[in-house]
Amino acid sequence: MKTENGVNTRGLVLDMLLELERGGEYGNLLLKNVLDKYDYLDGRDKAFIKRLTEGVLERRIQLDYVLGQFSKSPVNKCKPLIRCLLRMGAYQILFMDYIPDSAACNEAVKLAESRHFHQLKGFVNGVLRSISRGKDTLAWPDREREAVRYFSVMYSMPEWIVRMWLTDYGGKVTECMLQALLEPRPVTIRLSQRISAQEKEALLTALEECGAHPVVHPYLDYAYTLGKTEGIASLPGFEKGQFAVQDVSSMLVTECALAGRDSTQFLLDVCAAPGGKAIHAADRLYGSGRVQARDISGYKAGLIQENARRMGLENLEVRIWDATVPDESMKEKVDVVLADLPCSGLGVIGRKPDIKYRVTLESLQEVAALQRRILANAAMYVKPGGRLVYSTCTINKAENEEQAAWFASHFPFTLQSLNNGLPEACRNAETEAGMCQLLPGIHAADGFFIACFVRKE
Ligand SMILES: C[S@@+](CC[C@H](N)C(=O)[O-])C[C@H]1O[C@@H](n2cnc3c(N)ncnc32)[C@H](O)[C@@H]1O
Repeated sequence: MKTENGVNTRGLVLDMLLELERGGEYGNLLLKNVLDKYDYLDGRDKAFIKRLTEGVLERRIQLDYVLGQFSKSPVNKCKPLIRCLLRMGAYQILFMDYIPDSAACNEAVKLAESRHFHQLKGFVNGVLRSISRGKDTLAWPDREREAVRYFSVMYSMPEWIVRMWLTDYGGKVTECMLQALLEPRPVTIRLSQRISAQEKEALLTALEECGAHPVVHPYLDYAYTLGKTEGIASLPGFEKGQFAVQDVSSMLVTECALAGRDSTQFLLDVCAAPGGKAIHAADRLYGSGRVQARDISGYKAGLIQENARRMGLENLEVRIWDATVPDESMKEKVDVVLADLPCSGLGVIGRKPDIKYRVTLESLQEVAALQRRILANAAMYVKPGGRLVYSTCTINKAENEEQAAWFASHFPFTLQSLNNGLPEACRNAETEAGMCQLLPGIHAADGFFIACFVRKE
């Protein structure tokens, strides 16, 4: 069905899903580009495009399981276009109650035809109509007899990730995380700590008036969740640099990096783009300390620059530098090194669902090796008595607790309690010992890991 402007919304979703099948850009970026390009569409059409694209990505394993019950050919053996059309149709039938099943089927058939798959029209129609007829009596894996498969299908998570989490966290916590990763993630903003109390009040009133409904976050009094996820850049205060979009887990990393120190004159972030934590640190250190934000990517370094300029932070400088290359000029020069390193990203699957299909056990091992190379250099930059904070946005012991243990046993550092930098709700014996694993569904934040080390004198 076309919109008033002659745009076929399902056609746009199909093209994005095909692009993702080819392994191009991440879904969230692809979607953002398409929504920006078609910004003139009606709000309802844009919401449909977003939900259908995200929904198919979030539920792909479950959709394929259902399709497998009604199609003679396995979904992964179908032509990519047919596979994507079937997943889109099945998602609408199973999860979008306001779309009549007949519309989901008919539109899939029309798209198959218009994309030159006339001979498969009958197949698409047959499979989708059977799902529509059988959706209330679907057979699911048995929870008791095959727990891994059950969790994998019901929460659309690859079996190897489910198995790893069941081993590390047990059934109850794993199910909580799996559930939370399918729920809509709120947008959180961090108010600049340089705005006055009056400006803060005026900003919150203006955000409320334009429907963004800011609600203070339970963990930090300068963090607010918004009841709006689109058009953040056009909200009052954004252009003036009064706030930045950032998840609270990421804010906690900077809190831990700076907590309990009398002074921090120089903070170095070795993998800083797009700048969330480095910019937060510069905001905190404004007038007393400076930040150098490095990244390997010139394009991403530009993003840090752009964000820092918007926030008016002259105490932050940006450098393009490969963190695997040692920089002798930085040796023992830094009060606090932030090592927020590339990782598998399993803690932010709720925001970037395609991560779960891209990450493999092999890629975990590769990224863990890269983290060690970067940590070995980062260690060298810390002054005696200075601090190194290691963080990742993942939930995987090999990249988290095991890396922290490896670092403490190979370099002259000791783990230091994180409790000064964390809200009470996140403190436990592990955080007292210097490590914190935030888990979606358990904590009100994305999945994140933080470890804090002090360099021996
Ligand atoms: C997890 S992100 C950092 C997020 C950032 N700290 C923030 O708070 O916005 C990891 C970053 O590391 C960068 N990166 C990857 N390999 C790198 C390397 N060898 N040297 C420096 N930066 C690297 C990536 O470009 C990416 O921007």
